[in-house]
Amino acid sequence: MAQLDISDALNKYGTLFTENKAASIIAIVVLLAISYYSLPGSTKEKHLPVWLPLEIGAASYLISSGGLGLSIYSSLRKYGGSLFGLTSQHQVIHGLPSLDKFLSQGSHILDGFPRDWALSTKVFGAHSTADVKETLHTVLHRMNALTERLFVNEANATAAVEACDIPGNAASLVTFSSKPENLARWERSANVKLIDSQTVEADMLHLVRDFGACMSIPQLYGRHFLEREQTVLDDLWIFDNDLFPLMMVGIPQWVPFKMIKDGVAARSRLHKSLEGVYRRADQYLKGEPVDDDTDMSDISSVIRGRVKLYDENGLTMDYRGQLELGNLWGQNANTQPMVFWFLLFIYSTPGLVEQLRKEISSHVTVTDSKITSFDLQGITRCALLKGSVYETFRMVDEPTSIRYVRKPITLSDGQYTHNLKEGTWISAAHAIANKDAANYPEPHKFVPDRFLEIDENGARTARYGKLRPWGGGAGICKGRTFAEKEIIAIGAAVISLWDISPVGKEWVIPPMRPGTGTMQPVSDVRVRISRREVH
Ligand code: HEM
Repeated sequence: MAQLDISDALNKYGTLFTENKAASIIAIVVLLAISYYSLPGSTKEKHLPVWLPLEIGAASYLISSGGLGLSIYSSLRKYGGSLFGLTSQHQVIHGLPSLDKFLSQGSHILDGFPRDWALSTKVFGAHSTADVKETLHTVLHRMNALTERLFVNEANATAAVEACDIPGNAASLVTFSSKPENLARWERSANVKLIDSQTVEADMLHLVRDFGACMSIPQLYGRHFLEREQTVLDDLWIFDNDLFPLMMVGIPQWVPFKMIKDGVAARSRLHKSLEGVYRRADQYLKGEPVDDDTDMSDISSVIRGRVKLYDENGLTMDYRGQLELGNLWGQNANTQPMVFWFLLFIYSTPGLVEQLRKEISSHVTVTDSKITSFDLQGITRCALLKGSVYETFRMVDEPTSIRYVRKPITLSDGQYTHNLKEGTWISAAHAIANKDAANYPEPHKFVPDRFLEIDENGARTARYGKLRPWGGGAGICKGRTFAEKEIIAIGAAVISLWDISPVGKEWVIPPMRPGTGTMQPVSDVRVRISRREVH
């Protein structure tokens, strides 16, 4: 099986992220500074400490790099075994054999709400008041249950992906339009250039992530939303790329950096757009005239359910818009960059596109450059395609399960027994294991069949094994079935219809930098796209 080696891409991102001593020293200094600022007492307010993401990053770096840096760090840490942290205030968990069981504790012991409230106010920009906090605490569990019912339940998630009409829309991935007003919505930010009647050049990340977002967003808010809110996609990515990481590490939003100013403005526009959805949904569900006669008949069960919950708790429209940003972001921020990486790995791994086209051929029919039949169930059973998605997760996903320890808990960890105190934090950094050569030989290579196994009937099948892209326990991702199917369906539709090649002689996988859950390319990838010749 052909493989793609991306160690260059990982290493090129500055010497800071290569295995060098300077980076280890910086990581240790960061951790020591954090341990100084996190002396007992400072986290008693149950608010997510601003240094926590930095500690996860620095600890993950040292654990992954090994060597002297890890030895020094290990000798300084508070506990041993699978727990990493210089104080008892926060432990980064890596390599705990019973992690799934540990994370499955109820929220009265391991609670995600303090993290969610911190994200809602500090990052998503909801005004912080005790009343709203109480309301969110009351309704969040039921709001997540609504999302889970639509996007994790197998039948509902399949129906939602089918409703995206990915095969139909993929025929217009690029439209060959010379007039900007005729471009598809997802082409508008992709800097498309018509080379000739057969070929278009485009920025792949921009094209693909907006394509994915245009498929999934209507499944939450209905078709009207993207039609009337023309800046939503750009604003979402400005918020995600620029503002989110800064707010996450506690940079105040009044700091006069352009990036922060623009990010806060984008976030405010998103709040207004989402507030508008709730206002119109409320009018529609109460049988009142809807603003601008907007057709709201296709808003999802998630929004319908949320309107009811918010009504019961008397939450104002502006708050509904502010709190909704987490939902819009959660649906798209990981999924759409993942679609980009998936397609990039597929097209750049020698011979893989051909193998995948063959694998899905009995489930997809292409006639006159259009998909005329698309058996989603069959496609999602294609082992190599699915395994390539899992391998993409392994390469670029950075999931972490962050929980507040609400009650003291004893944790068995091989020869160790740890007593975690109430009022402290734990973070299961699932991504560290993904680049560990003990789990995955040659971890910087994209190996499409890495997750393939032979099942009891002798058939090839893709299994997650140790991979945990969706986190774990009660707080596990509530959109996972939909996300996986959406990525697979976009991959299958695009490779069925399009040839994609790099501008320049060969594929170059761009250097990666940490994102808000999925690694981000440091630069976009310029590609040539032409219709696939089907014989
Ligand atoms: C490739 C795409 C995605 C990835 C990698 C991903 C990953 C994650 C991870 C790691 C968590 C935290 C889990 C934990 O704390 O243990 C999470 C939570 C969550 N995700 Fe996703 N996610 C994706 C797509 C989606 C989509 C499409 C939706 C909604 C439609 C969604 C909705 C949520 C929600 C609501 C939570 C919070 C769950 C809770 O606190 O109970 N996610 N996701």
